[in-house]
Amino acid sequence: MTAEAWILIAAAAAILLIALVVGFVLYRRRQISLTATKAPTAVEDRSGGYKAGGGFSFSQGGTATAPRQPVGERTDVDGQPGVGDDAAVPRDAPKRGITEIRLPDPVVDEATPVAEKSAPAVDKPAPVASEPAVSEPVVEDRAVEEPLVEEPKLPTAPATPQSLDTAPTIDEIAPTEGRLDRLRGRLSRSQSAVGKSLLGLLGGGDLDEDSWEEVEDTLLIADLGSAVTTTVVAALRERMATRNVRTEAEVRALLREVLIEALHPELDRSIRALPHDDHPSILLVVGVNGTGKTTTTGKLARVLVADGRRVLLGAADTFRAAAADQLQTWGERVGADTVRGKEHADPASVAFDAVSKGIELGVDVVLIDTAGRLHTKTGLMDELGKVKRVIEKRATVDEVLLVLDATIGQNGLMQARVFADVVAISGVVLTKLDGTAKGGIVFQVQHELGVPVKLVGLGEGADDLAPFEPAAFVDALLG
Ligand SMILES: Nc1nc2c(ncn2[C@@H]2O[C@H](COP(=O)(O)OP(=O)(O)OP(=O)(O)O)[C@@H](O)[C@H]2O)c(=O)[nH]1
Repeated sequence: MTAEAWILIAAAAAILLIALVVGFVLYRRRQISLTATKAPTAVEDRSGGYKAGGGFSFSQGGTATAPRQPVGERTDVDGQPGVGDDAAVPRDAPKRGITEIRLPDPVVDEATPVAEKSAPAVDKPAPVASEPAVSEPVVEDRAVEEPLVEEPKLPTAPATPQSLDTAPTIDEIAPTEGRLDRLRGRLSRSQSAVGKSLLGLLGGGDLDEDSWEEVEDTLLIADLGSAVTTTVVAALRERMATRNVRTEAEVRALLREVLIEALHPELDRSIRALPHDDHPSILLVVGVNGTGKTTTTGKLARVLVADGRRVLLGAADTFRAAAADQLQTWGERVGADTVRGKEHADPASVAFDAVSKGIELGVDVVLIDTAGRLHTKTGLMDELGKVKRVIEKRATVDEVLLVLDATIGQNGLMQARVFADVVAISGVVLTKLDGTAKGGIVFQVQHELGVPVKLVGLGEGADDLAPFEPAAFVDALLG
């Protein structure tokens, strides 16, 4: 063989060797290999300061404006909104009254018993779960003709709230601090399946296209919705490649970071319930019936009373007399009065009377429970829009909380859109998160509505309401 031939062979071998090395390096970059030995990297706190187990945060309406997240692209536009009796919600399922709910054992101690620091002139007898007598409705059943309310005046037959004399039984309220921590177990049980399956997929090494599709499917099945899923998967792919994620702990930390980001921890989740200088804060609780509006209003009243606020309840859900009874019972158990009307009274009239009474009594907060049992979107528009307009003849509504049932998934979103079109929603309460493995709805609701989830319902118990904290929620999700 000639020298030239040898040179040619050597050159070919060199080129082959270089190609092999380059190919190997490129291959390695796309792989994730798990080596359990490396010490876990400290997780960067991207939670925006939300600490698991923090208490409820209250702010004053008009001063704290939640930055509105741009309303995301709507992912499912098929189907009609489920409102009223057309909704696919088991609205008429048997309901449990508060008196049938076993309350948590009284907490002796540390956190100051709430009734003590709250409503004045209310003694603190031992908790007794007896059905209180419900007095006759006190608000006249009169329709509010909007133009006539230009010069608002207090009702001639005063909407005397139920006297505290008739409500001698005041509950102990579980401390509001650390609620989510205490209730986190309920989330974990139902949610962690999703987190485990994601960690399994992402930590499984060789992530090819099929694996990424599986990650995507898992997120979709968990109800994150297609828009959020796309964002989450893109962020995971990009960061896994650029950060050379290798260990199981690194995969977990990255997933945690991306999911927390997708929950927009920077949103203001405080409840605008702090009183103004000359009038109470006004909160409107809206949503389809059966989602947990009355229960949430009652639970929120307890939290506010526990925070030392004087609360007045407005039972503007006049569709069902039992709803007003239920609300009044919640109120009586924490020493909050209730303004109510006759069955089928004009909800706007009751709401107006409640706000007027709240101003007159100088309470800190007026919580108004509304009806969601409406047959059509137009009916809902008319009624809720009117309630809000009429209230605003007396005072600005500080917070409109939309209550959504987490267990009904996409239907809840459709309802949410309808309500968002009718009233300017400032926060969402996601109830029944204890009863679903589809916690991903939290992501979708925020994305679609552009308003933060502020509170979550984690059970039927009187104190099973917690502030929503993205980091704590994701931790529960990841198990
Ligand atoms: N598991 C669970 N059940 C809840 C939660 N919140 C409410 N519920 C239950 O949901 C049912 C309906 O609650 P309500 O408060 O009556 O619902 P509503 O929206 O006021 O309904 P209407 O009065 O018919 O308008 C009740 O049995 C509540 O105990 C929650 O977070 N978890």
